Parts: sequence; structure tokens; C-alpha cells
Amino acid sequence: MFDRPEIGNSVVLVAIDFGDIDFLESLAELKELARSAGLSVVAEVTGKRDRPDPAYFAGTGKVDEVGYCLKSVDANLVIFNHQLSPAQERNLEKRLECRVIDRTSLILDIFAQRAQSHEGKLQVELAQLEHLMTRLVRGWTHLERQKGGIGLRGPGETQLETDRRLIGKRVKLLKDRLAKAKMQRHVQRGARHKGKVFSVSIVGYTNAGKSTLFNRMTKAQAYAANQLFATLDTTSRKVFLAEGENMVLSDTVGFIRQLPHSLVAAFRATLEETIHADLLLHVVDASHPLRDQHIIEVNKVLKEIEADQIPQVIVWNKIDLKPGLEHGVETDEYGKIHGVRVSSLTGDGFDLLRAILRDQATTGTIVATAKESVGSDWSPLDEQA
Ligand SMILES: Nc1nc2c(ncn2[C@@H]2O[C@H](COP(=O)(O)OP(=O)(O)OP(=O)(O)O)[C@@H](O)[C@H]2O)c(=O)[nH]1
Ligand SMILES: [Mg+2]
Repeated sequence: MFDRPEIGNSVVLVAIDFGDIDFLESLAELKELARSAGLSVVAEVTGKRDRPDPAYFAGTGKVDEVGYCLKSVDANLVIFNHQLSPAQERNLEKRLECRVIDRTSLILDIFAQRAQSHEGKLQVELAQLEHLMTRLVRGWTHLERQKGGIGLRGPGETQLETDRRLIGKRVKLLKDRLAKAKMQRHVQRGARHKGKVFSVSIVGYTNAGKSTLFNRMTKAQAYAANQLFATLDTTSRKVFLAEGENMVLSDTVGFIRQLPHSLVAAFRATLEETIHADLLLHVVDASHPLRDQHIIEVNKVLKEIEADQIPQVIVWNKIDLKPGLEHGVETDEYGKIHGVRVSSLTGDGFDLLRAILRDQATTGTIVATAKESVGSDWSPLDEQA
């Protein structure tokens, strides 16, 4: 009953510009997401609108445009870049005679495909059920209003109630299991803390190169690929820094703008690992045109999970892709380190990164926190390029 519905693989993207400043980027990202989900984008329909209007698709001819498009390209899925209400989704499916999903469902689908560990699978199922729940709830109130309320229960509504009860039960079970898994991790972390091992978490936007950096540091084989959300599970390894000095390095799930709330909540447990780190390596794709927005998005999530107090080094990664950028360390006006430029692909700059890790492990004072560097509008990368 809780199986993920099969989605097709030829897809038409629909994106309406409601005046968002980053419309084009978010469209590009949607394409990337679709590609990462193994879908092939065969057409795009775009439009412009001054405000998000639920009634937009009625009578504007836009739906017909999507319909014509579907006929000419033979696609079996339509993905909308913005949030659709369940009613909108149903109406659109009826009119287009094609499966319709939105960005959130697409991201959930990618997570469902990728989840590997027991805990990761539980988290994704929980997020999917919670997504489903909000839709059932809304469908329910909608029906209630139609029928005029009290004393008019139809068989359909009873079914909804049953569904809700069953899903509710499953949600509770999943939450219990996740709580147990969290306890276990807590115990493991406790053991690590006793040995006082310096712990470092790698965080950053999806596809920034976190796993590639992790692999180079640990000589491990974490899955790295040119797709969004290649990594879902936190992986940790012990790394030798210097005589008598080790660290535990953790690779984590990537962030993305408009990450569905249910997913943020579900992954909070895994990300909590991050809160207890002594240092964050915030990996940024320095060659990406939107790298500054990516940093803001990641810091937003870090603040949400209360990890914004932890010393943080911005690791400008992929400098091999930016002609003119060279490896180097960036310090603020107090001499504290807040950035380092490297290439995880070639290893360029890794001796600097290792030195920073070693010094921070022994002194704990050479790196600034994100809070300390907020407000400084100095952008060293631009100075360099
Ligand atoms: N040119 C170049 N490519 C890199 C570098 N670091 C990583 N990449 C590539 O960038 C892509 C993404 O790398 P990953 O390490 O999987 O990125 P990630 O941040 O772990 O991504 P998610 O797990 O999806 O969040 C891969 O194709 C890597 O080969 C680098 O320094 N230079
Ligand atoms: Mg990864």
C-alpha cells in the first residue's frame, strides 16, 4: 500500500516565472533533478505571471499548451517546478491524461531511489508518508465542505479515515524505530567523545564535491557521482592527522533550496551528527555561478539545526575548473581562517587543508565560526579571479 508509484521516464517540465529572482536557476536545477532521477526531459513549457495564482491554469490556455506539447513529444510524466495542491494535481492529471507531479514529489522520489541504510530508508518513508498525510487531510476537509458536514458521512470518507489511521500507525512505528536508531548513534558518539577524537563534518550544497573530498581524505570509496543527492547516509571514517592526533571525518547528505520540509525534518536526525562536530568543512563548488546563494542556503539549514556556532571553513572546491584560481588559505581581519581553495579531483591544496585540520585539532582556535564571518562582504574569490 505504501509503494512508491512508478513514474515514467520521458518528461515534460513546466515552470512558471512568478517574478522569482532565481527563476532560471531554479529551472536549471529542476532539469538537473530530473536527470539525477534518471528521467529524460523531452520538452519544457514556461510562462510568466506576476503572482502565484491557484486558478492560473484554468482558462489561460497554458494547460492546452502543455497538452499539445505532450502529444507532440510522447512523454508520460509532467513535472511542475512549483508546489501543486492535491486538487490541482488531480485536475491537471484529468485534463492532460498524464501523470503530474511537483518538485517536492520529484525530490522525494530521488531520495527513495537512493536510500541505502536502514535508517535512511526509514527517514525517506517517513517523509513520503507525511507528504501523503497532508494531502489526505486536505482532501478530507475538501470533501467535508462539499457535503455540508455533520451526519453526512459517505463510504469515501470512511475510507479516507481508514487510510489516515493506517498511515498514522505506520508513521508512529517509523518514528519509534528512528528514535531507537538515534539512541544507538548517541551511544556510539558518547564512546567517541570519551576518547576525545577531533570530529569534522563535511557539509554543503548537493554536487559540491563532498564525497570526492571525503574519499581523498580517507582513501575510502564513498559513492561520488555527477548527480544531485548521490549521498544520503552519513558515513564516518577515522583519519590520521599527526603523531597522536586523529580525527573522525563524516560525509553528509547535500542541501538544496526548497528542500521539502518533511525531508528536512526526517534528515534532521542524521544531520544532528553535524551539531556535535568540532569543525565543519563547508564544501562549495567554486565554479558554480550560484555558489554564493548555495552558501546562504546551506547556512540557513545549519542555523536551523543549531550548527551555526561551530567553527567553519569554507572549502572552495573545483578550482581546477576556474582558470585563474589557485590553491590558498583565506583569513579574516583577525587572522582567523575562514576559507581554503582546493581541488578534490586533483588534490591541489590538500596539504593546506590537512595543515588547517591538524592545527585546529591541536589548538581549536585558528578557525572562525560562520557567525563571525557573516557581515563581511569581502569576497576573496572575486578578488582572485
Ligand atoms: N572538476 C572537478 N570536479 C569535481 C571536484 N570535486 C568533485 N567533482 C565532481 O563533482 C561531482 C559531484 O561530486 P560528489 O563528491 O559526488 O558531490 P557531493 O557533494 O558528495 O554530492 P551529493 O552527495 O549529491 O550531495 C562528481 O562528478 C565529481 O567528480 C573537483 O575538485 N574538480
Ligand atoms: Mg556525496
